[in-house]
Amino acid sequence: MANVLLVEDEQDVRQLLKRMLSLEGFTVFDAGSCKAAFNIVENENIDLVLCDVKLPDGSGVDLIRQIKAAYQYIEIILITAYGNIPDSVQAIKNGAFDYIIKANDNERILPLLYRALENVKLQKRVAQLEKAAAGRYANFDAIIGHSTLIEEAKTLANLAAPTNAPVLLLGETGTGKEVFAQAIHTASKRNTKTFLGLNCGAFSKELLESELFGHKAGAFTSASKDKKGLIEEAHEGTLFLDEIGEMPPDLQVKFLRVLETGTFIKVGDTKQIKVNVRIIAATNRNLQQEIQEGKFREDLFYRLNLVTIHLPPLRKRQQDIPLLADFFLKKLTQDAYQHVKGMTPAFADRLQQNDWRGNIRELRNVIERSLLVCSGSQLNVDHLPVELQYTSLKSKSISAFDLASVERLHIQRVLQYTKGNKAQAAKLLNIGIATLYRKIEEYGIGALE
Ligand SMILES: Nc1ncnc2c1ncn2[C@@H]1O[C@H](COP(=O)(O)OP(=O)(O)OP(=O)(O)O)[C@@H](O)[C@H]1O
Repeated sequence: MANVLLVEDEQDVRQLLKRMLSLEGFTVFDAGSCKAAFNIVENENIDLVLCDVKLPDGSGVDLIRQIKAAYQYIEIILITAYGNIPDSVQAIKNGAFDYIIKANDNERILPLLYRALENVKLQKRVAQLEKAAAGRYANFDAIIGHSTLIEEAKTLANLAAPTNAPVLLLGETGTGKEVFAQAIHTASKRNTKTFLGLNCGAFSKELLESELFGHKAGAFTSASKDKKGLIEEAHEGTLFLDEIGEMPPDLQVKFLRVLETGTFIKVGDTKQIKVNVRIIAATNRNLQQEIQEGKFREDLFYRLNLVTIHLPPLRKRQQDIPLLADFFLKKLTQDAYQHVKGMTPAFADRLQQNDWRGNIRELRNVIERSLLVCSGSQLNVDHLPVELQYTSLKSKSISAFDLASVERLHIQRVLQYTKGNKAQAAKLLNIGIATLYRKIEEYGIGALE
């Protein structure tokens, strides 16, 4: 339901309107001054503002201009006093949707509000289409990497893109599943239509059902109006369902029907709706195992995995790490950190040695964190988060129980503590500096630059 902001300094008028709008099912915010109103607009996702003219700290007519300049999709309706023509005219010039006359136009308020909200929705839809048409979604050229595994994934995704077949993207978190989904949409004939994404793991069962399929008014207590679900919103476009493995089993049945017949029924409705939507699903779970455990339906799996694309974890495409690091460095230094021009080979080398459980997302974060502490023109090992400054024990396949590995780990920790200062580390370890050097070499402990 829409978020409406009420700007009115007269308490009783404000309470009356607030009650009326709340009963309609809107989420109502209220403010008694221009300043408080603008603050709410900045912090909440407001769709519509109902605004009085005379406010203690300024004029509602000016507030309209201020809001419209910053948030073009918000519609504003001015509440004026009877006979206040100049303010009404100026309000429209400032971008108001319309005006109503206080106390005289009560029966006009709701129809006007619904019209304005329809406008908000339309404008947002147009913006979304323009965004799609302008190619703002990722495309295959934007997918960085030349390793065999990523090239294979790109080739398969490119082949699947122009078809209407569902695609299943499998990969760990941060491997680029959403980027691939967007690129497939961009390379398909649907690219001027909507691309919508939903994370199935982010909702309770009831909410997910209503998000996906929509509901009829009265379907449950808070359903005061009919609502379209994303499946319907994405008609003729692409719907990307992330974390599909998290979809509860009874929704899986309902969703399977969409894939099989292109039809579904809204929550609380009996009427069947037909849609033409391309489904791209993704998961980091092992769906075959989930099937064996009875958590994922086998029939849905076979419908979804017509085209299955495996997105490799970053540690399996080490050669792409410097490319990606360079890409993020260039991107992040466009607007900030402009003094940083590159990275040292040792920095790139250390990135390649990490195992990147968070994959590309983690790599990007590490580059950003390193930029934050870099005052020179090159990123070097010192700028890395401390846990990345030393080569990990994991990569050297030494048992965690043998004495040598315990000693190695201890030396690493002390060096981290002294920020690479070897003289200080030797002192703390109670050994000579020459011994420390020997052990660093023996254990292959990466030194700070
Ligand atoms: N090949 C790539 N080239 C450039 N940037 C990429 C690439 N793949 C992913 N990214 C970037 O990495 C980040 C993570 O990608 P994305 O959100 O697509 O991963 P995901 O697999 O969907 O993650 P999750 O499973 O956690 O939702 C994003 O910032 C994305 O822009």
